Amino acid sequence: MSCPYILAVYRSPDYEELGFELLVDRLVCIGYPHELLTYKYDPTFPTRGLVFDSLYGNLLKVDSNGNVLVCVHGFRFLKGAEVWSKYPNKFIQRDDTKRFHVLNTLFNLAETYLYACLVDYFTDCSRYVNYDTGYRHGNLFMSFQSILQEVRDAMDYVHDSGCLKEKTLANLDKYLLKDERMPLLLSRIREVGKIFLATNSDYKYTNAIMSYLFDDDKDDKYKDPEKKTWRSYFDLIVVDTRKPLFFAEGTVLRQVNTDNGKLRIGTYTGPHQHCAVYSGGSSDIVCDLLGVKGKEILYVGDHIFGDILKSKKRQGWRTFLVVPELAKELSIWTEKSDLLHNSKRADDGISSSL
Ligand SMILES: Nc1nc2c(ncn2[C@H]2C[C@H](O)[C@@H](COP(=O)(O)O)O2)c(=O)[nH]1
Ligand SMILES: [Mg+2]
Repeated sequence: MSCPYILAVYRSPDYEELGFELLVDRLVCIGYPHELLTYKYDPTFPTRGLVFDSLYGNLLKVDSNGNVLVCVHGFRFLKGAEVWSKYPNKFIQRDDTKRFHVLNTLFNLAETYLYACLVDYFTDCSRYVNYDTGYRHGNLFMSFQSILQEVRDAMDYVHDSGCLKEKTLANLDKYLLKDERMPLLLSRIREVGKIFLATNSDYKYTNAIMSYLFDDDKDDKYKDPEKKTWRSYFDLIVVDTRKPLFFAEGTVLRQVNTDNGKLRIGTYTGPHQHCAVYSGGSSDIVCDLLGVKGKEILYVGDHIFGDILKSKKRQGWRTFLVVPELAKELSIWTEKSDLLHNSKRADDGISSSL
């Protein structure tokens, strides 16, 4: 089981708004224009799974075969002919990962919106000359590829420096959804199997988040009668997993000293200890420590590449992709079914009259 957005559900749009503000702050800090600070996160614009084309600076909505469904430059939606001129046959080679950056996770929503803001800003700003592949300012050229690289670095900075974590932990009620039924759910699963947690987060952050989620509430009717630490709900806990590397060669397995959060030196070689926390390792080590393999494992994750494809392809695990947005999509399909039906009928009518 992966941690964020599975056990720890971040409150939207507050969490993305915070991520967006920190990203913009970081870009301004490394020299981007201060005017970018005027952009405010708009949760209605980004959706998970969009693709940023680092050649032309467009955000694309693409189907699983690579057909371009929607193309937007900044906040300007491109019309059919324009799309064709940039993407012959309205098609892209999705596996050209150097050019096409897929924004796979819910953490990427703020980043997605930021690409649109940057393109919007530089396209309209009179100080910059527009080119197909970027912007010129005097003798400086800023390609969309370099914008992608700098935003990616800023994303890593926001996560790795601890600034996003610090602000999240300072206001957990604002940024995290707490479902009081979680301890009971995990207890029930453990009656019939083993549960492990594998997260890219570090121990300090994981411990703070999980302690909050499993904390006792006085009137909590779902709480297990015995007061237990969150760690006792899991058979194995691994932090700092560095997925997707975790599903390949992985890294050295170390033990975490849960008293102070520090890593014990040396590679852990002993048997699995209940309630112990490990750092690094690999999916092979998880199988060895738990004495399970392949299809015996159901892995729940929210990242189609880092969680699902890798664990299925490298280990043959069964997988469970969590897509919380689907609930909203399904309710729109139900509520607007008449509208969608009429629109399809009109489309069919146009096609048959051509
Ligand atoms: N350096 C980066 N860290 C990232 C990025 N996106 C998410 N994260 C971090 C945030 C959480 O601490 C952790 C989630 O890991 P799970 O394995 O529990 O899903 O990963 C990023 O782009 N850069
Ligand atoms: Mg995850």
